[in-house]
Amino acid sequence: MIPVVTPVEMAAIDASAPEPLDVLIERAGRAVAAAAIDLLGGTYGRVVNVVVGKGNNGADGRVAARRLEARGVKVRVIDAAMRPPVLRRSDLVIDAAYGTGFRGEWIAPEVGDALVLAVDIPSGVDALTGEAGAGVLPADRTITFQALKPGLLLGDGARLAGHIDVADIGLDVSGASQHQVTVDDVAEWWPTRAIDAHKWNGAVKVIGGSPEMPGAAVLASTAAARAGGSLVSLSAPGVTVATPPEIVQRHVAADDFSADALVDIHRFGALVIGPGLGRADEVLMATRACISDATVPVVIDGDGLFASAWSAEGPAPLLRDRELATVLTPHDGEFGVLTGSPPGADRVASVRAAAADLGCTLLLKGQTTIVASPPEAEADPLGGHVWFVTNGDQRLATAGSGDVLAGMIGSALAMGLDADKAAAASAWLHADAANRTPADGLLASDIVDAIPAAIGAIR
Ligand SMILES: NC(=O)C1=CN([C@@H]2O[C@H](COP(=O)(O)OP(=O)(O)OC[C@H]3O[C@@H](n4cnc5c(N)ncnc54)[C@H](OP(=O)(O)O)[C@@H]3O)[C@@H](O)[C@H]2O)[C@H](O)CC1
Ligand SMILES: [K+]
Repeated sequence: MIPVVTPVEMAAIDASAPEPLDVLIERAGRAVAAAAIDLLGGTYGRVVNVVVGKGNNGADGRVAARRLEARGVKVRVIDAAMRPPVLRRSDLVIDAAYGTGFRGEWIAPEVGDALVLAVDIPSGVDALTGEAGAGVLPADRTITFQALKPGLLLGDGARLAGHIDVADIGLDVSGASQHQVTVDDVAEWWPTRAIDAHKWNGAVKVIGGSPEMPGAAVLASTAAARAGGSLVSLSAPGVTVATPPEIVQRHVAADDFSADALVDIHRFGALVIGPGLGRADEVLMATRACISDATVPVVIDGDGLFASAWSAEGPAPLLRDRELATVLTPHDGEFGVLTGSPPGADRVASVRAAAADLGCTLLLKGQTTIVASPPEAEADPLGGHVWFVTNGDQRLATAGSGDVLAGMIGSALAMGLDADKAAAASAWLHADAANRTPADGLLASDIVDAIPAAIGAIR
């Protein structure tokens, strides 16, 4: 896992570091110079423009400039405040105009075909939210210090940062409460079935589908099975859907189905509820009863999220009352249904606040998926852990993809993974499975088919 810290957190970490600031800046500048030489493939005859601002980001750039010059590189240092609209030709531009202290507007100069190395973050990107104006220079590489910043993983920032390296400048970020998920994390977390396991170890119950939307239930249940669910039982209210023979179907009525659907719920490791259920009043009512009565960890997706919020008091009373883990998997629109407003510019803060308010693990889908667990102590209202999952691309935005993810999380929960890791590891594997499919013409069922290969690759 790679720590992610906000600009405010980083300022506090800096302030409590034993080294004076100029030592940290010297280390940062040395790392920038090394990355520059790496990008240039040498020093002899190379020309580098370094754009420096008046803050510490600029100071990092000045150290790098000095070091590159000492190595024989021809270096031009350009004050950001007095930049010309177009820079003279160079092999590389080091963008050290502004870092975490940026506010407002920034129009970068034109740099021709030079490579661009951003110091800490591309200047003009908000290090907290990833928001950026149109004038930001896209980087080929960004070298950031000690920890990622949320703005490198979110929104425009993720697109503008290029390849990201994290340089160790000796700061202690062990207290970070946010991390980017890596393949090693998923390999460590994802459960392996015990040699003496039987089919009820890790069984998943799915309540989803409807006469109008049978496919969502098929995707969620087959994904649960492919992800490791030892036995998957599907109840699709009012309909029998066409599933592979390995999925056990337990027929339930189209309304008032909670008691029948949950009759043997204690035998399952987790419940996935919502995909394709529809929004008829009687379905919403029965869905709410299932959520409240399920004595196992629950993943709530799609129409299940709508059902959770379908009350004058909102979703909090129903969800907070649950004793076992609950994972909610909204996209932005469903997040708005759950909380009353879509995620704000600071998506992490929005997800954290909702997780705390609802007492649930919340997975907000997006270009970068954010998972936040509810705080453990009431005294620390935003204290839950946050995971960033960044390995997905536009392939995940295909119909039914969310149903697949919900099934996978159900499987991970049923195999005993903690809710936040179940959600984060499933999101990572879901993206990795999608990355194994063709870039065009992808069906959500292709993602299901690729799940075993994605899991095989982490073994
Ligand atoms: N622990 C670490 O990660 C370390 C990081 N380091 C580097 O330090 C920067 C952060 O430095 P800081 O001085 O806090 O901030 P910046 O350099 O990003 O910018 C602040 C100055 O820039 C001015 N500013 C901001 N926005 C604009 C703008 N749109 N136009 C003009 N000027 C702007 C700002 O002026 P104000 O008037 O707003 O105050 C500041 O003067 C971090 O990113 C790392 O690169 C160090 O290496 C130490 C360790
Ligand atoms: K910068």
